[in-house]
Amino acid sequence: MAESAQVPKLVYLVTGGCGFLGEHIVRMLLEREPRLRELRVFDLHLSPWLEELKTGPVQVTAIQGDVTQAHEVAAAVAGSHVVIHTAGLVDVFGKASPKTIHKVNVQGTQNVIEACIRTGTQFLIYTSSMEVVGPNVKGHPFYRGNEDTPYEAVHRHPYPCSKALAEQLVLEANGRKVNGGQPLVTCALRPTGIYGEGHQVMRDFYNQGLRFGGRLFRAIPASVEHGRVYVGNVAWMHVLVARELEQRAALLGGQVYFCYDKSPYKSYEDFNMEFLGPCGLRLIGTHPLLPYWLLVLLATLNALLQWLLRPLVLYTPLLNPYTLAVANTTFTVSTNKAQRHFGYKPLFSWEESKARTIHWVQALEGSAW
Ligand SMILES: NC(=O)C1=CN([C@@H]2O[C@H](COP(=O)(O)OP(=O)(O)OC[C@H]3O[C@@H](n4cnc5c(N)ncnc54)[C@H](O)[C@@H]3O)[C@@H](O)[C@H]2O)C=CC1
Ligand SMILES: C[C@@H](CO)CCC[C@@H](C)[C@H]1CC[C@H]2[C@@H]3[C@H](O)CC4=CC(=O)CC[C@]4(C)[C@H]3CC[C@]12C
Repeated sequence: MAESAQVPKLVYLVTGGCGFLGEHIVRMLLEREPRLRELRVFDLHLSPWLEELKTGPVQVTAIQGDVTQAHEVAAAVAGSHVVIHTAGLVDVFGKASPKTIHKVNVQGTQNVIEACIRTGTQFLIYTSSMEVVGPNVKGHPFYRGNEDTPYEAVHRHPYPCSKALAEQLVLEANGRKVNGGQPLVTCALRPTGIYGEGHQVMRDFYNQGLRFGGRLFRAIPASVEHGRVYVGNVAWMHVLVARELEQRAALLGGQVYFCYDKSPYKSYEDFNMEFLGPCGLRLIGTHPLLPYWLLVLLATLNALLQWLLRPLVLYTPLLNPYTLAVANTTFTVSTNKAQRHFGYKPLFSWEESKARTIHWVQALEGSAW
């Protein structure tokens, strides 16, 4: 993508562009990528807000499609300069079968890679996840680690397994010749727990608190730190690395980068209270109100109930054996690799990220405030 400030001429494709992160990437590209001529938004479920984006100078093309269908992916990719692949099944609650998670997250990613190769698209950014690293099945903590920190990344759950396989496919594809003879340049971004406007899990916590009279009950020790990153900063990192990928292909190609900002290290519940507290909710207990063995029992009962009820209704509570294990294992990153490699600095401070998220929660229906 030779630099050309004169005429916007680049075509970007964002898969999963109507999702929580995808929407922020789409809006960030329209605001901060001056070289854009066309922005293609590919998603299984197109959102109504896309229509409002079609009135600007950049051509916004909404494409309803399925990443598991290779021909649909190829048609969307053809003619694009950059693909940001963020579509995926983000499911740790048992909503989809392991087979479906694999089909979307792994086969879908393979389809995106092959489409780039066949149609001659040279630049591919993959939204990976911290879960590619951990927490692992042994519950080993990952404390302020970076991209080079040794860690036994062993998984059993379908979601982290699928993300790890997909990331591997993307990184291994770096350097393959695309149609036209140029090399494919790929990289993977690994967000820690993303928060911000549109985060469904935050909405679920909020609604759970409303159901209990404005109270949430501590289940995780405050000492367990969980890395979190604001969605706007994750979107910004995607935009920035996409811009730098051509100029710095030798350095960035085949690399992974944790997504990070200045969000504080806290337990998952305490961090959520940074936003839910100002909206009228209270976290009851300075220590977990129930012993861990009882939480494990309740999580297991939830899993059993989910299995029993599946023929009748999809029962997907926040608490299950996997979410309990992840929430109870410290996983935080401390790195500046993205800054060193492509000049990334968070676009939003912690204060701004917090204010924007609080504002969004307050606007949710039935605010406790
Ligand atoms: N939410 C989080 O905390 C984190 C998310 N990620 C990754 O970020 C990416 C986006 O995640 P979120 O925005 O949270 O999820 P999301 O569920 O809000 O967005 C995913 C989007 O992909 C679309 N999609 C799903 N299956 C598809 C298919 N077969 N074909 C086309 N589109 C399909 C969905 O319709 C949705 O719009 C995912 O790859 C996820 O693994 C990584 C780290 C943390
Ligand atoms: C004991 C429960 C009741 O309080 C707490 C339940 C919290 C969980 C729902 C979350 C704790 C950690 C979250 C995950 C983490 O942020 C890493 C993730 C990365 C991704 O790529 C997707 C989302 C997630 C798996 C995220 C999901 C929700 C938690 C398990």
